[in-house]
Amino acid sequence: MRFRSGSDILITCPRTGEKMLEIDGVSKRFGATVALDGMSFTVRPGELYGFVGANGAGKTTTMRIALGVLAADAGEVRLGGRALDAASRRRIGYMPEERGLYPKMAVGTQLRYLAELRGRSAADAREAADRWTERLGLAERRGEEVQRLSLGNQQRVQLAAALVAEPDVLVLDEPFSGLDPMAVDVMTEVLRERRDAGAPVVFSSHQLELVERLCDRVGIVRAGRLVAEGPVAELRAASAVEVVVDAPHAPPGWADAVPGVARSRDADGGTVLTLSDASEVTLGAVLDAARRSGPVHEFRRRRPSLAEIYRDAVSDQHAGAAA
Ligand SMILES: Nc1ncnc2c1ncn2[C@@H]1O[C@H](COP(=O)(O)OP(=O)(O)OP(=O)(O)O)[C@@H](O)[C@H]1O
Repeated sequence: MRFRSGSDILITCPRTGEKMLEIDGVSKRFGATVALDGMSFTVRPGELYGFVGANGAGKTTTMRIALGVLAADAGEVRLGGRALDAASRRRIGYMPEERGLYPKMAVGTQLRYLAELRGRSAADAREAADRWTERLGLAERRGEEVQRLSLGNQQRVQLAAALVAEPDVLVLDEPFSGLDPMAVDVMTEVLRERRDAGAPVVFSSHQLELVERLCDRVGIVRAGRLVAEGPVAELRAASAVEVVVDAPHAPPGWADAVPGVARSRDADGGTVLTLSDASEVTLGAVLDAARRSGPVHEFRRRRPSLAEIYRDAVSDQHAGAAA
């Protein structure tokens, strides 16, 4: 496999996977709670990977283990084919969910300090802190204590903190939560830029429309393991075809007896039918049934959105499903 880097040089990704971030069979318990149960996925160089799942599904635990903040009970995290160690972990830019900044330290001082802590020279640290604060709209705030900033601006500082040491990999825990639309745009732009420069970028989010728009691939987590994964377009293509029908006079359950209709629910200003057989015969039979009830204002074939695929994947019927 070959991957394109930002400088237009093609980097070969051998089996060992240069700069590839691999989470391989990671398990973790907290007492009786199984937080991770064989979590496995790979984020390739130049890929934006969306990590989604319900509250408590195991996203933060996975990221903490990748960063060495927590130890796994089993499994391994590798970067570029090698088990992560203290040195390679310093090459990961991490944005923790709990936002670990020093509240009383000034923004500029803090960013320089964090960059130096990760091995940058004083001059490099100053240059990077100035550049990222400028880029993230924080130049006026360099001298202010972090605790005096709004939450959204603290979050921008947290992103700057993940970036100042020019990391090879970005691991961001809910970077978009609580951001205003302008800040979402800046965050989006920066993540795309790092991806285009060849970095593996993984972030967790509950904002599924944003994940659908932004990510090259998505992993859906349920109870500590991956239950679905792939490019959103492929996940959608693999899902059952749906038909949205707006037939205002149709009685409840009007399509239930049509062969090829698996499920029906009210949504989108009409009835959404999930088809087990999306042939022209089924579509024709559905349209005929709708017409028999009166006027048909809309009849549209569609694939489910990521949000719908997600709901399906994390619902109880998939309990225990393997990735
Ligand atoms: N330090 C801890 N001690 C005990 N249990 C924990 C600890 N950290 C996480 N857990 C448990 O592990 C499970 C996974 O939690 P985790 O924070 O990884 O989920 P998450 O997917 O990040 O959730 P959210 O979307 O709410 O941030 C949960 O059941 C949680 O209660």
